This record gives sequence, C-alpha cells and structure tokens, in this order.
Amino acid sequence: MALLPLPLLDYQRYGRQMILDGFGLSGQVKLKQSSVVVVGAGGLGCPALQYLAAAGVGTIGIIDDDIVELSNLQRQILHAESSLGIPKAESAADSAKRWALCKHIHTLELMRIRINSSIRVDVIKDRLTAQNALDILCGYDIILDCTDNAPTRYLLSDASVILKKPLVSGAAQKYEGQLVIYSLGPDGPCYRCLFPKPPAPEAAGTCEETGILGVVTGIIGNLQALETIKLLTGLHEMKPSMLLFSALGTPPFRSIKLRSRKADCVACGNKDFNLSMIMETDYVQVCGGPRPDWVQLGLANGHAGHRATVQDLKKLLDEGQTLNLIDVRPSTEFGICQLASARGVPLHELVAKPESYLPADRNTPTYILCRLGNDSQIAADALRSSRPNCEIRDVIGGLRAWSKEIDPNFPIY
Ligand SMILES: Nc1ncnc2c1ncn2[C@@H]1O[C@H](COP(=O)(O)OP(=O)(O)OP(=O)(O)O)[C@@H](O)[C@H]1O
Ligand SMILES: [Zn+2]
Repeated sequence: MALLPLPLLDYQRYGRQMILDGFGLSGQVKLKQSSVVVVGAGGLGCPALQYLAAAGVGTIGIIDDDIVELSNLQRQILHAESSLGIPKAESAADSAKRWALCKHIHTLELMRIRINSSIRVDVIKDRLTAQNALDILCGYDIILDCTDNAPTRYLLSDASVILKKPLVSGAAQKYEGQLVIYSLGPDGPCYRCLFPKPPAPEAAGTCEETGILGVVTGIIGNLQALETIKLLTGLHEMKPSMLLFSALGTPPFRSIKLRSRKADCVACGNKDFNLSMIMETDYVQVCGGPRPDWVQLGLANGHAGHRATVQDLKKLLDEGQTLNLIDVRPSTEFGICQLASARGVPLHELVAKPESYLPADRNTPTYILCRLGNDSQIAADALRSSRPNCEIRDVIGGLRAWSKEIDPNFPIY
C-alpha cells in the first residue's frame, strides 16, 4: 500500500466528516495543513476553538491576555473551576488538546481524556496591539475575531486587510449575535467599509454591563468555527454577507448580502494602507479614548463634595437617619438583590422626571446607588439640576463596593 496522506488512525477519527460530499480526504488534509488564530479565548473563542480542535485544524493560535474568572464560566466553556486565576490562553489550549469529560465505562469514574493531542496549539498570553499584531497574525491562514471591544475590532480588520487574510468576526450581546467574514476574497469589504466611524465609548457596552446569554455566544462561536472550516476546505461560496441572530426573534436568523469593498475606504480602499500606517495608529484613541472613568468625571465636574462612600451610607443606616435612598439599576437587576431600605427607580425613569423622586422635606438627604457607581453619578446630577442646594450624593463604587467593604454576603454579579 502506498504511503497514506494521513496517519492511519485519522481515517477513523475524522471518517464521519471525510465521507461528506465536497469534504473528502482532501478536505481533511487541508485542515491538517492549515493554521488559524483565535483572538480572544472568551465567550466566542471557547466554542470556536473546541470545534476547530476537534475537526483537526493542524495549528491553532490562541491569543488572550486575561485570566479566568468565576463570571466567565457561564459561557466560556473551555475553562473549568480548576482554571480560575490562570491565563485564559493557557486554560483554553489545555482544554483544546484534552477537553472531553468522559464517563469511564467500567468504573463510572469521571476522567479527562486528551482527545486531540495531535494538533499544535500556540499559546499567546499577550494583548494584541498595533505594535505586535502583524508579527503575530502573519503566520496563520485565517484570523478569528472573538474579542469584545471596538479598538481590537478595528485593529484586526486593518491587519486582515494588510495581510490579505480572511477575518471571521463574531459579536454577541444580550440575546443577539452577528457574524461576518471580512476581507473575503479580493473584493470583500473590511470592517471599516461597514463601520467607518467607531462607536462612542459609552455606547459600546461590555458583557459585564449589558449581559449575555451564554448559549448565544456558543451559537455565534460555533458559526465562526463552521465558516472557518468551510473556508479552509473550499466549501465556502465566497459571497460576503452579514448573519444576524436574535434568540427571541422569529425567525431567529437573518442574512444580509454585503456590497463589495468601498472604493473610498481608508483601509481596504487605499492601496497605500500599510504596516507603517497601522503602527502609527493608536486604536484606543481612534475609538474615542479609554472608556470614561466616571469617578474621575464626577471629581472633574466639581462634585467631590457631593459624593459618599459606602462607609458613610452604612453609618447613616445604622444611626437610623431618615434617608431618601434610591437604587437606579434596571428593575431586573434590582430584582436580583437590593438593600432593604432602598427603593428601585431605573435610571431612565429618574432622569426623565427627577423632581418626582426628591423628598418632600428638603432636609432629608438623598443617596443614590447603582451597581458600580457610574449611573448613580448621572442620576445625582439630574436630581441636583432639578433641586440645587440640597444634599444629594452618589455612592462611590455602588453595590460592588458595598459587598466588598461592608457586607460580604451581599451578592456580586
Ligand atoms: N486586544 C486583545 N488582545 C488579546 N485578547 C483580547 C483583546 N481584546 C479582547 N480580548 C479578549 O477577548 C475575550 C472576550 O471575551 P468575553 O467578552 O467573553 O470575555 P470577558 O472580557 O471575560 O467578559 P466580561 O465582560 O464578562 O468580563 C476576553 O477574554 C479578552 O481578554
Ligand atoms: Zn474597507
């Protein structure tokens, strides 16, 4: 028998996909010879990595500079309780090479089995920046954007234009997700063609702020793996489109055809767009600077004297002082946990009619709480404009600080 193009056991391992029309032995060989890089080993990266590894993509790079936290485990399924505190790139790589929890048939003992020890996984525990992006990404055939912030999205798009590599980009928030392949073929648009202007920093919420259903990232991350496998094996139609997913929509999926790249796009429409330009661009500045630090903002606006610490609030509550204590979190969050004496008034309701939430007695102080101490400053500002010269204070650090510094039994979420 002539030399086989794949190791003997790979025929058994990948047989179920190799018998598919259009995939075949050549598809498997292509996967084995391919390399992809997954930027972000979080909610999207984990499911994408798991299927890429299982399908036999020969080389997988994993880039992430963060560590695993308890709040990640709800959706970042390659990380385990045992990986809390360790770098995500390391934890994901470990799982990609040995990720299945299997029942041992004789002893019913749970054991971890290394199911794809044959692939190569590069662990990159650095943050991807304009300085290192091209060097790191150039060694891979396809880039997966599994990150969660606008600066990195622009950076990855620019890098994919320069390197002429497809960028399989996923995004997910709340109950919704989006999937696009940028720089697809010679005419496919880049991220800047679709979104020439970055969002205002305050408009771009993180999962921590807006919430995310874990399975939504699972759906989009799996689709990223699927599109990547189609590209690598030649199964892709190569027509650019945007897939929109809404878990609560009927139907849940919609696909929009995308135009070719824009002739006047600053990145893909400019043949001089090159390495030196990307190095000069500060992506954080392009996206409007770092997200505002509301604590500093409050001080800058001269409200330093109008703020309270959680210790101040605790003292007043212990003394039994009459207090107008308002919690401005959304009602769903207020329903999760709340201080006994606080009344819940969502921020948008308070800002719409601040005068309705001020106490009848002008001498009763008003204290405003929220989750992290940001929204409470907006609320306090609105109340102060409605009734100046009254005691109106926002609580610095919000309920997160209350839990940390006053009552460890108050839930953090
Ligand atoms: N420029 C970057 N370089 C490397 N990793 C990045 C970069 N930008 C984002 N990431 C990573 O992408 C991942 C995004 O995943 P996801 O949004 O699910 O995670 P998260 O940041 O842990 O979420 P949360 O907002 O709940 O804390 C994160 O692990 C983050 O560290
Ligand atoms: Zn473009």
